[in-house]
Amino acid sequence: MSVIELRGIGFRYDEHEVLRHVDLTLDEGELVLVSGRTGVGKSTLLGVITGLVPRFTGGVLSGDVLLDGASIVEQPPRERAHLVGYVGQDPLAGFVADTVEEELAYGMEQIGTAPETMRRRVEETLDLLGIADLRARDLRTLSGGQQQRVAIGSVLTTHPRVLVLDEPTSALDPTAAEDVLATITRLVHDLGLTVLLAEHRLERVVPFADRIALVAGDGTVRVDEPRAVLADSPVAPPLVDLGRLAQWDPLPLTVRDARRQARSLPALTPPEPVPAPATRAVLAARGVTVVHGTHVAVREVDLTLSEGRVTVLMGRNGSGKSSLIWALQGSGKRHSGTVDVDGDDPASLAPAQRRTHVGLVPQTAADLLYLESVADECAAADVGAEAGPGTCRGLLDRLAPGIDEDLHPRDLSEGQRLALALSIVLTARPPVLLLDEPTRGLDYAGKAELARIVADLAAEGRAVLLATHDVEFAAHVADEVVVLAEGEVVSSGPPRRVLAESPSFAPQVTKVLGPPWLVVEEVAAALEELRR
Ligand SMILES: Nc1ncnc2c1ncn2[C@@H]1O[C@H](COP(=O)(O)OP(=O)(O)OP(=O)(O)O)[C@@H](O)[C@H]1O
Ligand SMILES: Nc1ncnc2c1ncn2[C@@H]1O[C@H](COP(=O)(O)OP(=O)(O)OP(=O)(O)O)[C@@H](O)[C@H]1O
Repeated sequence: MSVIELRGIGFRYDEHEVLRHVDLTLDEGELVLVSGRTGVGKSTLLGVITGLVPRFTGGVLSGDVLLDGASIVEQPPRERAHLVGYVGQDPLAGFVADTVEEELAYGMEQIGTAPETMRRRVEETLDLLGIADLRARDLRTLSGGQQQRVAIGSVLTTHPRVLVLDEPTSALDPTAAEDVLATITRLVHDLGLTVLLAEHRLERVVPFADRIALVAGDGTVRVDEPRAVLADSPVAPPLVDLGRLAQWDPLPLTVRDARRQARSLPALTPPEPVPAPATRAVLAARGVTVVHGTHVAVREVDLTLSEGRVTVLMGRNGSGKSSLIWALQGSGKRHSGTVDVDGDDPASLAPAQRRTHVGLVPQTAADLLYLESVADECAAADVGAEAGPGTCRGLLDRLAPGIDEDLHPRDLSEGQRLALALSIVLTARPPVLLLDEPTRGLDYAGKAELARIVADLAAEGRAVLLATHDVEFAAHVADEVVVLAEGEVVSSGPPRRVLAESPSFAPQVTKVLGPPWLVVEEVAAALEELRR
């Protein structure tokens, strides 16, 4: 039975057509994954269902949206909210209460749920999402991943018919992502919940999807079984790339499928680990401890970042990655310990000077953007960094090509905004670059480009530290991986060892072929060698 039906949906901003002739039917109890390149209109498609588009975005919508057979296209988002639950890309922006418990109860209060029911559902949800110990916490003090879990919990409590999620796992660590998706899938199967979910990390979501809605560059949407769409989709997870490369039929969608098919591969020569040359240390941190209130977020961390090296910082949600990054940059709290960048402590420098020592791209990229247009931001970055005109724009065009320079940064898609923030920070060419979860909102091509930019920066002698939950990205860029747990370094070393030895951090190719394999490109090279 169809729950949501989109009929002939079109949407445009002036001359920019985002969606065109979209027909889409969502059945009861199915999970549909919305995929497509950065900025093609995935969030817009979700917004048409929640009603946020066009009400809060402007632009012109045509066509009809039906919920259980009745048109809701004229209905304001607030009136559909109890039936169509929505979690956006920036959970903090959607919060209305102060504490976790209040936030979980808020939606139910709005629809007049009985107090006993409310209490029961709050407890259930705290457990379901593993956030019971955070119940009394102020929402603003939660880590990015903790906020994302609360946001998902707060829409589940109202028991909506339809759940619309925009990149719900982008801030979650690999295990949390798996848990949250498994929880949602259970509701889909057991309660007939209908889920529409946009996500760039297909490796996380494809195994849970009943169908994929692929938004193409021309604004049309193709909906089909995952295997059919992935066979020639411009975005595909590493498993599918591996399957395409080895010409496996049917394409593997799970690690288990792929392992079975991998038995047919010829014997391949595994990649040779290249020992890293020792280089000069640019940033040295010793005994760094960060305390928030009574919570010790980072404990006695020693870390050295060297010229030409890319260090990837990983660890569960709340393990202290952001706290450490801000302490290294100098504007974050530091309870004790020392940080030295080429003889200076960044914490004692003025902000303008600090930027030329340490560049930081924060988890919420929008925090760096304050001007009226993309062109203004880029021009200011060039001037501020005494870089040639067009430097920032050049970097932006590599990461996310073709953005209209007159657009307000607020109107960029999430991935486009991140690309802009990165370009601004990179323009100042600091010797140390800190990136907090830099792949949110980027598609595979965007990530590959980011990986090339990071490699170029390292080749120029910069030291790069990036925190990420994206194991596939880490496998591509890391010279070294450092894992934090409860604020302490618990493991560090080359990615081939650290990623491969951990069940939660192993990339898909490692799971299929075993160590030392990390990425599809290595398999491609080995197959190529056999053919020669
Ligand atoms: N006010 C506006 N005027 C013109 N174009 C706009 C405006 N607001 C958004 N856009 C453009 O509409 C397109 C669709 O944006 P949307 O957020 O739906 O993309 P997305 O596929 O969700 O991207 P991402 O993967 O980065 O989240 C983008 O190219 C964006 O730049
Ligand atoms: N003001 C605060 N008061 C109390 N605890 C805080 C405060 N700020 C942060 N914390 C806690 O410190 C811990 C570390 O947070 P941090 O943001 O550094 O983690 P993270 O590893 O970056 O997490 P994520 O992967 O989810 O982004 C978390 O448990 C967080 O809840």
